[in-house]
Amino acid sequence: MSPPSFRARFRCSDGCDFQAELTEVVYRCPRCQGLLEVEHDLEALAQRSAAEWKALFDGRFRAGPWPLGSGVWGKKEWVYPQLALENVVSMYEGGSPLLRLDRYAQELGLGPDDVWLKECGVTHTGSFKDLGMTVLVSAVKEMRARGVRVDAVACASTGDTSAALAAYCAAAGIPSVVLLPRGKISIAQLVQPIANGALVLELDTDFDGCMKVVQELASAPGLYLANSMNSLRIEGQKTLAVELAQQLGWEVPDWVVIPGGNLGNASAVGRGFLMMKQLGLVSRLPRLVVAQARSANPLFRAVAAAGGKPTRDLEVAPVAAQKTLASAIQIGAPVSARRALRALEALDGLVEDATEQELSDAAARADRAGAYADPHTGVALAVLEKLAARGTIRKGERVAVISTAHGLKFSDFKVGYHAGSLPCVAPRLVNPSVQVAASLGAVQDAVAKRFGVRA
Ligand SMILES: Cc1ncc(COP(=O)(O)O)c(C=O)c1O
Ligand SMILES: N[C@@H](CCOP(=O)(O)O)C(=O)O
Repeated sequence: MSPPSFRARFRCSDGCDFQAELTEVVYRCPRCQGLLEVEHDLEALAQRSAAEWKALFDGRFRAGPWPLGSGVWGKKEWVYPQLALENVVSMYEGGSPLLRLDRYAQELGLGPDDVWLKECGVTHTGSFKDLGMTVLVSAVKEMRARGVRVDAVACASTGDTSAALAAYCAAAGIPSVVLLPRGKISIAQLVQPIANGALVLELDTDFDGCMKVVQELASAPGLYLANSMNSLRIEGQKTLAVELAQQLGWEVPDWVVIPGGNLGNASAVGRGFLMMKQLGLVSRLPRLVVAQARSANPLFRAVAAAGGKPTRDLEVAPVAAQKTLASAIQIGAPVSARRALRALEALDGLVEDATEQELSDAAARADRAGAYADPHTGVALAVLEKLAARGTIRKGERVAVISTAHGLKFSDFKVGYHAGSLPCVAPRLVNPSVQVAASLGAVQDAVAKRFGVRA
């Protein structure tokens, strides 16, 4: 018997029967304007048993021949099966650490095995966006190889999507254009696409304003849209869920807590768990929690107004997103709200928000237990702390918190916290450095003052 051939295509995710090839330049259903999703041939995929899929994925994980050692491309059959291997643009993404935060869990009254931090920021450009961007830029390379016109790839960004787009395009030799809200992203994020040779455009607006312009820009031929409203991105980010289960020995956590902005990632994680369940790799689903910054919380507001239960038919009214330390999720009109609501409904989800004070202290608390949390991960941690304090998340339940970016991209946040200079934050866990004279005695005094022992 010949091996099963796997294929995927675009399909309207809002229920009409529109379909398209993955090499077509299309982002929305032309009939109903709903976003598309990548539809896999599950019947063909099911011809391999769950045990065979697990063995294949485990065999490739961080070890397979290039590019199959990548956390994304090791699962190629579930991502973009028919893509030619020579068109894969990989930076060995995925395979990010899963930390067990024992001391942090204890502080929350949870058990030592209960809180795990999936460090998606420990990757080439420092955020989870690499997982999706490798797929999108590889798809563009394939399109160009087949003669489809793509002159450049463009995105609107709060700093992480732009960094990933610029790096992957630079690796592939494809021009990139990034639209950034001027003055609203960290210096580290701003310099990333500059260094990688993208055309960096700083617009005098917020992310939602940039998103509007880039959609108009990409409606003309030649410029391909790289934001997560393009469902190719979701296919790569979906592997986060598969990798998480894989790292837990193909077990599913009880809860997954994830920061939400444009809401592509929550949708992707939901998709990953559902696909694993459909193909029998796991026997149950985790509960999904989307965590938003209170300053930019349109999903939280919509769900709270509906009594707290997210359902797919809820309308998420856009808000004017206010300034937040979690600058990458300062988003008021999330493009993937409908997709995220579908994932939340399927995974018995919850939506919570966190203030600037809460997100800052939660990040600092996790840091004291060995993490180095960026402010967005701080939002997810703060929400975990609330749910644990309320008894919604209980001791003995395993929680995976998705850390979405590297803390080093947000040094101003860390410095400001420990200097006590962050707006609207009275830090509870400051640890300022101590300036001492360059003498043994002065150093011994400082050690004795802190630890009560004299060296
Ligand atoms: C660091 C970071 N965390 C979380 C998010 C939220 O992801 P999403 O927009 O997919 O909801 C983003 C981007 O929005 C981000 O850059
Ligand atoms: N945080 C994101 C904003 C949205 O990006 P998306 O393309 O993932 O929807 C960023 O870094 O730009």
